Amino acid sequence: MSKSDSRKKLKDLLINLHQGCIEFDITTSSNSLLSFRSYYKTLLLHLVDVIKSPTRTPKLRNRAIMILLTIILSGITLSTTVSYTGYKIIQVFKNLIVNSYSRNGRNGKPVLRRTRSQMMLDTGARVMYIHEDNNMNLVGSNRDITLNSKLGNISGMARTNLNNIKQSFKKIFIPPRDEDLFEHDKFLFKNVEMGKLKKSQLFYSKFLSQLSVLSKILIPTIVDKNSILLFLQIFFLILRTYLSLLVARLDGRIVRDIISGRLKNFIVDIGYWFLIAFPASYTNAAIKLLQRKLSLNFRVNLTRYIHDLYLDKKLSFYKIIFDYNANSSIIKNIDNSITNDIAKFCDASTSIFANIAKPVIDLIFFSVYLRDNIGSIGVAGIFINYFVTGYILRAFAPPLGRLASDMSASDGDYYNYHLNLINNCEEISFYQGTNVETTKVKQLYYILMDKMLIMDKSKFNYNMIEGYILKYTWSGLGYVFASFPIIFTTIASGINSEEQNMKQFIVNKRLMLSLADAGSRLMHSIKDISQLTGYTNRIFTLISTLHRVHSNDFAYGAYIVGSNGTGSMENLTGAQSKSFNLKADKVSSSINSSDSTVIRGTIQKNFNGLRFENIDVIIPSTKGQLGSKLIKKLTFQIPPFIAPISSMKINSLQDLNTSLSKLNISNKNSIYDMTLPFSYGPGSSLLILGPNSCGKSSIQRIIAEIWPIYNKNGLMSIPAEDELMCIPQRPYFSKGGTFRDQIIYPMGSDEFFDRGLKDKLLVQILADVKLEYLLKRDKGWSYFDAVFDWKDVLSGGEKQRMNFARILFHKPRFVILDEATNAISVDMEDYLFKMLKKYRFNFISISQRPSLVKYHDLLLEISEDKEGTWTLQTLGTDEAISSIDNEIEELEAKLMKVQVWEEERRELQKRLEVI
Ligand SMILES: Nc1ncnc2c1ncn2[C@@H]1O[C@H](COP(=O)(O)OP(=O)(O)OP(=O)(O)O)[C@@H](O)[C@H]1O
Repeated sequence: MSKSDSRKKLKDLLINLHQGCIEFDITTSSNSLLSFRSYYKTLLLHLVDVIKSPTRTPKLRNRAIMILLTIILSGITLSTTVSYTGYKIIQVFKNLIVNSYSRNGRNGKPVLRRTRSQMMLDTGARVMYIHEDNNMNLVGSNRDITLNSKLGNISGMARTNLNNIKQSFKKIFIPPRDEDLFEHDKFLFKNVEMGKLKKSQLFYSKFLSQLSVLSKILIPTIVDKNSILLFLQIFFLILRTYLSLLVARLDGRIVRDIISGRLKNFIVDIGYWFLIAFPASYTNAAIKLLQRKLSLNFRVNLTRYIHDLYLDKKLSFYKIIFDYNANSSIIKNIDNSITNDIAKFCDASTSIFANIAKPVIDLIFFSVYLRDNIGSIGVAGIFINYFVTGYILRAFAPPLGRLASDMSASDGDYYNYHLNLINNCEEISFYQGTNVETTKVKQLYYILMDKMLIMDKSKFNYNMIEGYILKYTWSGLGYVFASFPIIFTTIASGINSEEQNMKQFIVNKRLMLSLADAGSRLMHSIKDISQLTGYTNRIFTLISTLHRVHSNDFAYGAYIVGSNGTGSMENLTGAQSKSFNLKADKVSSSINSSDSTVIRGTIQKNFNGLRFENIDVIIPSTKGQLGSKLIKKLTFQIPPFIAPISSMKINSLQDLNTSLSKLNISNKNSIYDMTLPFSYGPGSSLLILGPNSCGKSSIQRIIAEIWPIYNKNGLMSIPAEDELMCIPQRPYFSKGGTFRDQIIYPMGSDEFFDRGLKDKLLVQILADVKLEYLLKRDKGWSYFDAVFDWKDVLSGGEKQRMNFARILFHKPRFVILDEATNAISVDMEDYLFKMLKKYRFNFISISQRPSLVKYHDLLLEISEDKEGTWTLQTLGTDEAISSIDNEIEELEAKLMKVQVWEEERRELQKRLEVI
């Protein structure tokens, strides 16, 4: 066959196909084919014309509708794919350019540039910049740091680089906290927890009530982007079902074309098949993407909500240990709950939506379509079959919710123990505690494995029954139902049209199978719902506990308070206290009704000093005010005489100049002159002495407001927040932070640079606390940017001197030091305390070493009798001198006995020699 012959044949085939299929003439007046451009335009116009025209046959109109829909859907698919690919290509080029700029340093290493990673807006909202390029991995790291606030310091070229870098950062807007919303939600959670919404026993479901409260966090408003995603998902689910319907019909037609040997129809139908594959595959991918995106959005919403409750000034992350739920696995492993449980809950809730919504949509569509083919009785039969199956499967469904919750708890225990091992590796190594730790880790691991196995075993029977019914029984019944209409029609009419029967059977069979698939997915989701119940309960308990702890009325887990408000309480018997956690739900009403009466002390803030008045130091417990009283009616004050003027604190050059000019002192030299006093005033000091566990650190806990004041007449007056600094007994070093971050803690590096502070200041502070040698270890000042596990790198004494560096950096007017120098040599201790005095800090030292008396003006001694009594004296007064005299006398008396003891020792040694 010549080339022109085959071309002519192809042309004829195309003309006939269009003519036969939709009566569309693709030739021009000169008998040549339409150009590619005008083909589409004329085809679309012709299709619209055919659809609109009432004179055409319904078959032709249906065909036109199908072709038009397929063209539109393919168009959408193609354009989205093209634009997405284009966007990705642009992104790749952009990243290449940025990387080439940012890697122009020596040896191709990224140039270090100090920048700002976040800022706070006036509204309380926060804008964060997260690096999008994985290679540079800047997220949350201060090492290679972020956008500079001081653009002025950077040369032209560097600025261009910075702008380029800026472009590769993703800007994230975090809305401000909504306190009213929290207040409102607090009651919602409380009501569900106490079952107040339980109006009718029949229709009440704990799971649904919990889910409905949580859904307000997941989708706050109807116009939220998550609800748009949800609607989009529903749209694509409907589209997928519609496309499946088209595919089923096409399938039947193709089989008929093959059997009856209609080549032309076969080619047309195969053409449709390939065309329809575009939107069908796009729809499937879109549903998956939307589901994932929705899950991530839910996770963001939940995590932000929990962070706002957990990490704020109310210190819920500390106080939560006192809540009566604190022993439940959810709170005990709160890190696991916040990270893993939330992710599992979000995945489970979005997949359950897709798993339920899709089969439901399928069921509706297919049954409407099938009703025409197999009649109402057939469809009713199918649904009766579903209900019976659902009932049987529910009866055999294992308690997956509880099992999933148990497994998650064991997972958390195992993970946490490993974390504990890493955090205390040095201590464990010293003790040679590997054996104990290995046993414990193995034990936790086997518990976890056991829980996983129980879960899988419990699914075994269920999976077997499920497989038998859903896979085999249903498809068998499907054949029966699909064949009914054909058999009956053939018997009734006596005509056996094989082609038509084949087409109808194929369509019915495919739809029946899809229906069976939809139904089985619906049945499978019984299992998923059961698992989701477990995760929902865990997340709900976590948030409602956080609400309770975050509340102003938080009673530190106090159990029962007398109705007269005096705080009397029936003693808990052993059995009662053991079952306390189990009964937590039941007793919550009595606690909540009297929350406000448990903690009745008063705190006065912004006081120009620090004052305790009649404060009982009580360990927070379920017994509330009747808990162990460590110190009774504690009263003291520093400075002893409080001036009415407001405090003055120096934070910057401007502050210092203003302060100095007020005092007529000129400061021409420098802000970094550390010899100048930070605070103006006498600089008073108090030493708290006492035996172990008498409650010394607890005084600091009350000052830091992490322990409550229970007694009604207790009054604490404290300075403004930024004028007070508490140094804990165990020094803390932030994880993954630079050396600079450790000195300036609790200030962040962003704020440090925002305020225009320089590393030069830190060098001077390090010199002041005699730690400047650390800088010489690495490459000088670059040590400020070094990231180590500082808790392990620094020695005990260095850690304590870092605490003094923090004090010098923040310059608070009042400092509370808890055993802050017990790892420091005596001469260094002397130096540091003299430094505190020189800079006129007001400080309270908690210690067991009477030798510190010489650095303090006041002495608070807690008695050894465990009765909680104390004495307060001014050092330097006759009383104090006589008390020191008494101590000297006691020591001299002991020295007198030395001769006797030495004699005894000699005697013992002699005896040993004889043996
Ligand atoms: N969270 C807590 N829950 C229960 N009891 C606590 C808690 N914190 C402290 N205690 C108890 O309170 C008592 C006083 O503790 P505190 O830390 O105030 O002692 P301290 O006087 O500072 O002792 P030391 O000199 O040994 O540090 C101790 O018996 C301790 O066990």
